[in-house]
Amino acid sequence: MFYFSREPMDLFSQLSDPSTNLLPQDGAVHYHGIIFLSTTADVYLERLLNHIDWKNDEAVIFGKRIQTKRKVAWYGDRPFEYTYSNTTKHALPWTPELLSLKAATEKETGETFNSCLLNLYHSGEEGMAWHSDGEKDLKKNGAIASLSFGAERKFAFKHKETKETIALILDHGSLLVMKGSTQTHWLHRLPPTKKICTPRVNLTFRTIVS
Ligand SMILES: O=C(O)CCC(=O)C(=O)O
Ligand SMILES: [Fe+2]
Repeated sequence: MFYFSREPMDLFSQLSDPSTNLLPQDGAVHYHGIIFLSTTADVYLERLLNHIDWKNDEAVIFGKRIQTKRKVAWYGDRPFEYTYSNTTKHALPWTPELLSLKAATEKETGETFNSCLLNLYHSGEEGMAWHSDGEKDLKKNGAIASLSFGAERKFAFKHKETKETIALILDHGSLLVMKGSTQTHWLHRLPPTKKICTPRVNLTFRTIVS
């Protein structure tokens, strides 16, 4: 027997409903919520912390090259080149953990991906400034699927013209999908916070065209 609930959804379940677009216009962001059991997510966090080839990221600020505390890694189907801040890196071959995370993400989203950028934030003091993922090698309007493990962090979007902002919390073991024209019209960031002192690992599965 089936029971169809007619209760109005509360704010939380609405936020975790993957069919809800969190953006009011000019793009689509869907929060699928937690897609891994917390014990499974704990295992992935531990494996990612210890088995990914983490490197310090570099940025050019006022013409000066600096190393960020945040660490990054870049994996893919082929040794795709990835260029930012005048540094070119080549994607490493998938690890078993990354392949199983990619499969789970593809199943949940119905999309396919050929590369993954990983970020390691050691504590809340590390974040990522406003930007959009508009690199020229990325498939135009392709979906970007973001998995989060570890500390729960706030994530925010800001419309480039209207300056409207939307924020949500990314849970341990959760999936967020950005698609359509999101990167053209919206910036996103991971704000730093002094309240969090445990690490977070983020994976963004992407499609590179070359
Ligand atoms: O850490 C996050 O949740 C976002 C990372 C991000 O925006 C990126 O890698 O482009
Ligand atoms: Fe991004």
